[in-house]
Amino acid sequence: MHEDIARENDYKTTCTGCVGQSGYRAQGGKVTEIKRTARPMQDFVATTLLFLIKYASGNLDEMMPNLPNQEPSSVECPGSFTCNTDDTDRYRTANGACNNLINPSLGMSFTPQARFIPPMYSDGDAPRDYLDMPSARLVSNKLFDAKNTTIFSTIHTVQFMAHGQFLAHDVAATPGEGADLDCCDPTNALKKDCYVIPVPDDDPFFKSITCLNFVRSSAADKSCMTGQREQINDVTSFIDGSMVYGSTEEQMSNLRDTQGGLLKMSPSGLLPENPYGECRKILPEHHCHLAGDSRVDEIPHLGMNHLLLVRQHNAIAKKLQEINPNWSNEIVFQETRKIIIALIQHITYNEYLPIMLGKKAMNRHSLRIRRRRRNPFNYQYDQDLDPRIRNSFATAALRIGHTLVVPSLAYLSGEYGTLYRENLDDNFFSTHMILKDDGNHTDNIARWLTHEQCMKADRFFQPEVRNKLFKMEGTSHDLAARNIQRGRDHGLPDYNTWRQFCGLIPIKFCDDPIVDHDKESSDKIKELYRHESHIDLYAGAISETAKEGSLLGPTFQCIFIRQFQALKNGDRHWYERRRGKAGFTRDQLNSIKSMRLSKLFCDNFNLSKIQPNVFLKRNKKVCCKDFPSLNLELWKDMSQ
Ligand code: HEM
Ligand SMILES: [Ca+2]
Repeated sequence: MHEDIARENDYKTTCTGCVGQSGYRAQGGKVTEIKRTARPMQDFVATTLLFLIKYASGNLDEMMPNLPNQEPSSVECPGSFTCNTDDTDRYRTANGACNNLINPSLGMSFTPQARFIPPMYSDGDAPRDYLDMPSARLVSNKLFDAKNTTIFSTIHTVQFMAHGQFLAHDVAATPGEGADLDCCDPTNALKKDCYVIPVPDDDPFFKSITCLNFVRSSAADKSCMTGQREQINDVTSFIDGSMVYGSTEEQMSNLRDTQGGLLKMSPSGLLPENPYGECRKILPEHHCHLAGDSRVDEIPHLGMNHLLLVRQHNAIAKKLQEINPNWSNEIVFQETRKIIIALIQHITYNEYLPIMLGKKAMNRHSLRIRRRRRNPFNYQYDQDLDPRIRNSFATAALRIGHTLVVPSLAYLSGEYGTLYRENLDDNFFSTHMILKDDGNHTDNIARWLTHEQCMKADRFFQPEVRNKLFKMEGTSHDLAARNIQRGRDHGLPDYNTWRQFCGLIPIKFCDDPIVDHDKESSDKIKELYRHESHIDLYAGAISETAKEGSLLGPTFQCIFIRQFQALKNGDRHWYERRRGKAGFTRDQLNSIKSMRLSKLFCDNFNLSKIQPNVFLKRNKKVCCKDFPSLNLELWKDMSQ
């Protein structure tokens, strides 16, 4: 299948004149061999286990010990503070504070996530779990098992999947305490944070284990809330490039170079080293990456997106400094950061969302980016709109991206032939494919990202994430089951309650098939759940038939629309705002709006041609030199 893809032939298009320029502890479960491990296996297991446990329970800040947390956990409950209204307000704060001037902590890092509808916990704040609800692993086996069928999307590229994860890490990071807790150890069974996933006796993959480790997400400090248990967001809710720049002042300053408004990079033009990072180092010369988000090394396609934006930041900063020699390090940095954030917002709303959500829904809900050259501004800022990430979005809807995850990664040659391929599960937390030969293969990975297809958006997960997630000696995890279990942990209301919230008819088991589902998924849902009111949001919504022109069924579409409206209309610094000196000029904004993600790939990797919309496979590739460039001369400061 992969070879077929690699052989697909738009690479044959000649492009004359194009110059390349631009926890479950091992209890005798199936032992999976890990190849290419230069370090002793014990080391590998120890580091991977630690990372896995922290990552899987969202305890990420600990993994950036060189990036001290500016905010102690008490900031979950922010006190009152004053916001600057002077000239410094033209730039976003690092932690997102003071975006909303009425309620300055809205969207700030280390504060509670918001909700569209109140949570439904079982008993006080215990997970939404009833006696006869199916195990999350059973739901995964029945509903999410691709059964060795590998159905690639015919339309979307791997980069479409990768952008989703990059975006997810801009807006959400849910932490968990007790991260190194082994809840499958019977002596820990009664610990309050433990909420293990039982493995069915006849499990087709986990043959000799009965439990998958799972630790609950941390609860926000209740003293600042009147309601029930809420989860925290460690990163800024806004689409503000926090995965590139960090979500606190300290993180940001640690990522910055001392001059020219630049971000730190390694001597060979890769992401800088994080000496405290906990990735797997397959070769002694390999290192972990330092980025604004500590999940950067979770999988190479993510690290590549970080690299792309850091390179782009430095390219813009150098040019701005050249054009404005009098600008200070700080001004060059902040002006560049503002442009990078604008590009991320523009790409997300102009290229990514129309595919995910569908153009019709974008139009109907005023989410479309308008291209009126004479007046490109957007006047929809609503200070009463809560910009925060909603629990249902991070814990369920945006995780639709997990079904797009591909089983392998590859290096593709300039002619788009496969040079080398590795399994996805050999790449969790490893930077080796990026760092190989001093980073000489990053262009080959960029070709893979932009040329090959991701999986079809359906309810099926590849075994690499459904059975072998974070595999290590004798044990691994199931991402689909974790999504289900996390929803219960967070007290996400059941699927029918969400349908009602969205104005949709609740499903009834007496209907055949149940509304908005095909016969097969309808049968599976009826088989799994005893009551209509038990269905997990993730299970019910992901198996819905997608709306025409969208990859989402009606329930996830409804959550996406509301979340992306909040992220746009609730963001005072949104890139299209007309805000005098604090915003962009009309010409600057038009130049930003002429940019596409493909152009960023062209400029920062050695590609000679690419599809105009890099998320779409069937878009014919065109020469990189034919894309418009960002006109940075428009940033020439006449007052200097
Ligand atoms: C190989 C690719 C990926 C891997 C290995 C991965 C893995 C994970 C893991 C382990 C979690 C935490 C699960 C839990 O315990 O609750 C998670 C959370 C999440 N993932 Fe992924 N993921 C991948 C790709 C994606 C993609 C493509 C998207 C979206 C398009 C996405 C969106 C999310 C979101 C929104 C969360 C919740 C973040 C939070 O609140 O902390 N992921 N992912
Ligand atoms: Ca953010």
